[in-house]
Parts: sequence; structure tokens; C-alpha cells
Amino acid sequence: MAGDKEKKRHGGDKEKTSRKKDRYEESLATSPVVDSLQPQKKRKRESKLEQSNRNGVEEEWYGDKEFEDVQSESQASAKGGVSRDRKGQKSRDDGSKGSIDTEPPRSSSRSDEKAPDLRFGDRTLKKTKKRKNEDQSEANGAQDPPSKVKKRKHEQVSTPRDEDERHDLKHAKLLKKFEKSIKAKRPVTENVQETSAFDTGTAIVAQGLEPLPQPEPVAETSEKPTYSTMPDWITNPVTKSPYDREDGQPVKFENISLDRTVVSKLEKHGYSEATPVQATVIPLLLDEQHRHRGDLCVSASTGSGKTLSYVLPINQSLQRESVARLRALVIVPTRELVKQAREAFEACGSNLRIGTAIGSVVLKDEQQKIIRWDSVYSPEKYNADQQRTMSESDWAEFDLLKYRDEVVRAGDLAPQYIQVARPNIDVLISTPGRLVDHIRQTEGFSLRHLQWLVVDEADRLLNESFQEWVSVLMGALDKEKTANIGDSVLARIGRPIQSPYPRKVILSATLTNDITKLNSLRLENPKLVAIGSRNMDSNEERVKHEAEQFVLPPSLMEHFVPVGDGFEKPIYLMKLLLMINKSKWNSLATPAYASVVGRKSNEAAEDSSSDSDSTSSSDDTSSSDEASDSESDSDSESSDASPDESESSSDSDSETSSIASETSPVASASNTGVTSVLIFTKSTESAARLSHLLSLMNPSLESQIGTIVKSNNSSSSRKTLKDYRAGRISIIVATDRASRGIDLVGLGGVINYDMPTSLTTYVHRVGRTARAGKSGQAWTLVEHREGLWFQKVIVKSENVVRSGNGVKAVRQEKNSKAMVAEYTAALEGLEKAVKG
Ligand SMILES: Nc1ncnc2c1ncn2[C@@H]1O[C@H](COP(=O)(O)OP(=O)(O)OP(=O)(O)O)[C@@H](O)[C@H]1O
Repeated sequence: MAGDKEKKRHGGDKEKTSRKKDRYEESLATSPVVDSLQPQKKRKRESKLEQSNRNGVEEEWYGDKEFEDVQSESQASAKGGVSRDRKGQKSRDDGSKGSIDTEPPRSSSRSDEKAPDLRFGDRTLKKTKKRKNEDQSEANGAQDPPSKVKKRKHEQVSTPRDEDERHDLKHAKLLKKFEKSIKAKRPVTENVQETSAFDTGTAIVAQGLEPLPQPEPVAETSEKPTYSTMPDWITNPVTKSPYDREDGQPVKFENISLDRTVVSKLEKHGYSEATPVQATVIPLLLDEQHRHRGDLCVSASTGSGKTLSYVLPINQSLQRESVARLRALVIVPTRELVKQAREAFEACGSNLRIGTAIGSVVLKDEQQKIIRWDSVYSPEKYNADQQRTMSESDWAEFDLLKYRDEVVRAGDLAPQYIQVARPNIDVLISTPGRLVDHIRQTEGFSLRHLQWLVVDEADRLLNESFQEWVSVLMGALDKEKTANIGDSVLARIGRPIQSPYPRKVILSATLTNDITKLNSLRLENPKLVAIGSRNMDSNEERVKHEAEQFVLPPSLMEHFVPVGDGFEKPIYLMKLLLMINKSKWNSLATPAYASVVGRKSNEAAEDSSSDSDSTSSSDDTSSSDEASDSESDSDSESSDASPDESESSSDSDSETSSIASETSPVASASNTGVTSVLIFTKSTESAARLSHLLSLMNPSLESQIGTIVKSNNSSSSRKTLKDYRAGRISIIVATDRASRGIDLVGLGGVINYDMPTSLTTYVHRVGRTARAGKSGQAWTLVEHREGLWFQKVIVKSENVVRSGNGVKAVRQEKNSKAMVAEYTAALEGLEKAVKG
């Protein structure tokens, strides 16, 4: 009886709890707020629900707050809660063993397998569903196995069956709804839950992480600008072909406004016709009729005669006056070019007083040469000087030597006369750094009377700071301009007067079109003369070729020599030297190189027989294929593939292919009589090492080799140039110091032993040959890793205007064992020499 009562009470509690739970589930399933805004709370509720199901014990249900409170309370203290849980757990475990069968049959779990995996928070719902299914099974008691029915009968004693059925039916509907809504959200929640579980083990429902709707991607326009961003004077240059002279006839100097005396002087030097750049520029600077009233920028290939194109107009426009005034300033980057420009003035019989300023000379010595001290009658200044007392700052700057010089000069002065320092030259040719020294430190150095300002190799000078020469020079010119205005009589009577800036002539074979740099020279009404550049008549052309254009001399032949990985580059160089001039250096060939020069020696014969494969292709005409033809294969090779590699992938042993005999460029080089070469290396150290190494590899070459490098002692470079001009040496190893402007008359070939670092450098290096219309050849040794760059930047560049020859490949025989042995011995010798 008491048991029945207990059962009844228990059954009533259960029923009450079950109803509460149903209500809660209903609200949970249908509430979008719970669904979307309170995922954490929802999860807690669900896990609570799950836990209660797992325990098999009907817990009292609370509101959210209450639930949390109770949970924390129970966690903090309630041991009973724990024991109740444990008890509940035990009872479920037992149930699974079959002793108390409160669980639905395992088949329901199989149906769960088929059901979508809701995981984490969703799993709670599955469990809840299971629970409901159990209830449902109970409701359909007839279908249950008898044992279970029996068991349930025992449970149903205290639960009104029809009421349970009603609830179960209701729950089933709600759960179905809820499950639907969960399914709809699954793709997002699943992903996020996976990540969350990985990170923290806690289920997090993604909110607001759905990708935002994106606008349709805007199709990329392939439109190109239809207008040039360059100023009109750059895009509309005066162009003239370097090949076609006016009416096909050469332009005579006498026809371009030059004085007869100058013309005859030039003729004496062998210059009877003007080069295209001279024929264009001289009238623009000199001729009253064609003269351009403004500044001139000149872009013309190396060796085209740019120097005379400014020297002749300056020389003719500045007549020698009784008193020298600095009226022309020529700025060039190196002392060698200072010397060359001076020689050009002398060549045209100039009687102007020419001064030079280069860094290697002591400043004071230079000052004495370019500055003179005049005695000027000036009683006011004389008296002021007499009464002047030395201030503190005067003492701080006091220079005893300067004072001594002043006293010596003053000894000759008549009373009321003072000394005034003035430039004693008409033309100054200077390097930029030394010019800055004179502007800052040389007393009496004045640009007041300057009429011409020439900047040769302008791109180099504008690219490098050289003691901020541009701003110092422009500042000095500004100062003189203001001083002129202040002094002028017109200014004193209130009439504005513009003192003109000097006329500027800016030249280079690789003239920049960087307008900011050019503007730093404050060009006035500039005009560009671009000799040999592509004609840019149409706007389209102008836009297309907005970048600088460098024109290579039309008489230049370019080659490249593949040298594999570069480890044996000196051997390739030695072979090249021997090959390009059979008459000059071949007699000096060591036995190791006998096969190269066509001499037979036992050793060489031995070598060549062992290399018979390599020589078998000696008349392979493809050896002079244009590099440009080979590009198609380059992509299939590694990105560092050299032009040689890309040329013929089947001929992978390119090093073994031999030089073509009569038809090879090398053979033709010997026919054109290349008797002297300039070899470029990347640094002073490399140049010194290479020249030494060549001498060690072949001692008879030693007397033929000189160097031009940057060093504190300029005498070695001077000696090299002197020896070259005297015909004592024929091989010059140099750094890029020699790449700009140097005019080595009769130089037949240039070898880029080390790859130039830019197209500009390449243009200037190879431009040391093929000058003034003479033929010349250039060879570039190309390592595997440099191949692609060489091809892209040098061979295929759109910025280069070539006469159409292209760059041709020169293949060499495989380096023989004897060559390698000789080279190894030379290397050892070099090492000993370096170590001392
Ligand atoms: N009219 C001419 N006829 C024959 N030779 C000339 C003439 N003008 C100049 N030359 C010679 O041409 C060579 C190259 O001249 P120049 O040095 O002026 O060239 P460049 O254009 O300044 O070259 P780079 O850009 O390399 O400095 C010099 O040897 C010079 O003597």
C-alpha cells in the first residue's frame, strides 16, 4: 500500500516534470530568438536535457536563471546531486545490460545512424528524440516484445497511459519541426562546431559568419591609356636617322654655320663630315635661322660624336675676350671624360681659356689655375678693409696660409687698390664633386657670366648625388641671377630685369625621360633631339614607347658566349681572345690552346681526339643563330636557363658543340681585324684578379694587358690609356668606370666578362667600340643562371633600337683537360700571390 502510494507520488512527479519539459522543448523548438540569439543558453539547456535523459532520472526543470543557479549550487556543494547523478548513471548502465529495460531497442540507434549526424548541441536533440521514441514505443505497447511490455506495465502503474500518449504525440510533432530547422542550418553550424570542438572542446554555434553577399566581380578592362603622360617636348622629339644623311649625302661642316677656320681645323683632324647628331644639334644651337631659343636635350648613340656637337657651338659663340670670364661650364662624370672634352676643344682649334677641375688634383693648385687676382681701384672698400677689426668669428676661421698669400699679393698693390678674385678661364670642364668644392670654397669662383651649361652623361649625373651637385649649382646660379639684378642700373631705377640663366645642353646615349630629374636642372623651353629613335609620329606610338629608347651603334655586332655554370669562365675568355684575332694573339697561345688557334700539338691532338664528339659538329651553322630565335624553348627550361640552353634543348651538351669555322662570328671577327679588346668585370677586385690570372695562364700575354679601375691612384689608369694609345697594350681589363664616354680610338671589341647590371650599362659598355661609324664587336659571357635575364633585358628589350643584326650565339669547344689543368695551376698561383 505504502509502495503503491510511493509509486503514485513518484508517477505524479514524473508526469509533472515531463509536462514542464515538454513545454520547455516546445518553446525551444519554436523560438527563433533562442535559436539564433542565445546559442550558449540553448546549448546549456540541451545538455541539461541530455544529461537528465542519460541519467534516467527526471530532474526538476527550471527557468534558465534558476537552472544555472541550481547547477552552480550543486557543483559547489551538493554531494547528493553527484550521488544522484552517479546513481542515475548506474541505473542506465544496468538498463543497457537488460536488467531494467528502460531504453528503446537498439534498432532505434540504427535509425539514428541513418539520421543526419547533428553532433554536439544537436546530439542532445537526438537523445531527446530517442527518449521520445521510447515513449512512443511505450505508447505502441502492442508492438513491443512481451518482456518489455511486462516491464512497462510495472511503470505504467502510476502513469495514466492516454495522457502520456497525447504528450508523446505532441512532442513528436514539435521535435520534427525543431529537427527541420536544425537541418536547414546545418552547413554553417557543422563547420564552426568542428573548429570549435578542435580548439576548446566546447560547441559554439556560428552566428553572423555566413559570407556576406558580394557584388559581381568587375571585369578587368584591357583598355590602355590613349594619351601620353609625358610632356609634349619629350614625346615630340626631333628625330633623325643615324643612317640616312640628308638627301643621302653627307653633311659638310661648312654647311652648318661653322666658321671656315674651325672647319679647316676639323679637316686637319680628319673630320670632314658632320655626324647626324652634329648635323642636327649644331644648327639648333648656333644657326641664327634655325636656332632653338631654349634648352636642348640630346639622346644619340654612343660614339655618335655628341662631344663635338656642343663643343663646336660653344667654341664659335664665345669669342676670346681680353679678360677671361667663366662663360661655359661642362660637367662630366669622370676625370677621363674631362680630359677628352678638353681634347675636343683643342681639336677644333679653340683659343678659349679652358680650365679643368677634377678631384684627383689638390684643390689649392686647381684654384691657382682657374682664379686670378685683379687689382681694382676701390677707395671705399680699401678704407673699409683698413678699418676692419677682427671679430671672434673671423679669428675662428682664420687661415694663416691664406693670410700669408694675401699679404704677398698686397705687397704689389698701389694705395686705394684692392684685390679681387675672378675666374681666369672662359670654359671650365669639371666633375660634379669638384665643381661643388669650387662653388663652396674657391674665392672669386663666380657663375655670373655663365652662358652655357653642358651636362654630358646626364642620366648618370642625375642618378647619383655627387655631393648634391644639382642643388648646389642651381643655388649658385640663383644667387648670381639675383646679384645681377641688384647690381644692374635698370634695377636701381626700378625697372625689372631678367638675368638669363645659361643655355643648357643635356646629353647622353641613354638619356633619362624622368621628368622630375630633368626638371631639377630647371630647363627652359626644352627641346629633345633623339637621333635614331623610333619615329613617334602617331599618338599610339608615343604612348607605346613612352619609356626611354637606347639606340645601339648600327655598325656594332653583338654576340653571346655560353659558359655553363661559369666555373671555367677564364678558359672561355682565353679561347675567345685567341679566336677573335688570329694574327695578334694566336702566336702567343700555349700548347693547351693549340687546337683553338688551329695549331697541332701532341697534347692538343690527344685532347681533341678524346673530345671527338664535341668537335664533330664544327660546321654546325646554328652556332650563329640569333638568340632571339630560341626563346620558344626557354619556358620549358628552368627559369635560369641561359639563351644557349633555350636555343636548343636537344643540344643539351651545348658546351661540346664547336665553333663554326669560316662562317662563325668569331671567324669574321678575326677578318675584321679586332686587334684590341676592352674586358669588363664587375669590380675593381675582379679586374685585378682577372688580369693577373690571364697573365698566369699565358705569361706571354702579360705585356699586353692593362687595367682601368677606380683607385686612389689614378696613375695606373692613366698609364693604361697612354700605353693603349701608343699601341703598347691591346687588352684592357676594366670596371664600369671605363664604360661611360671613354673613347679608345680603334678599339675593335668589347667583352662583357661579367654580366652588366642593367641595360643602360650594357649600352655604354658595348658602345666603347663601333664608334664614329667604324665596325666593332661585342661578346657577352653568359652563365646558365644569367641566360634568361640576358635574353629578356638585353636581347629582347623593347627599349633598344638595333640595326637588325640581333645578338648571335658563339659556341666554343669543350674545355680540354690541358686547358683545365693550366687554369687550375694558374688559380693556385693566384692564390699564392694573393696570400703573399
Ligand atoms: N664628324 C666626325 N667625323 C669623324 N669622327 C668624328 C666626328 N665627330 C666625332 N668623331 C669621333 O667620334 C668618336 C666618338 O665621339 P664622341 O666621343 O663625341 O662620341 P659620344 O657620342 O660622345 O659617345 P659616348 O656617348 O660614348 O660618350 C671620337 O673618336 C671622335 O673623335
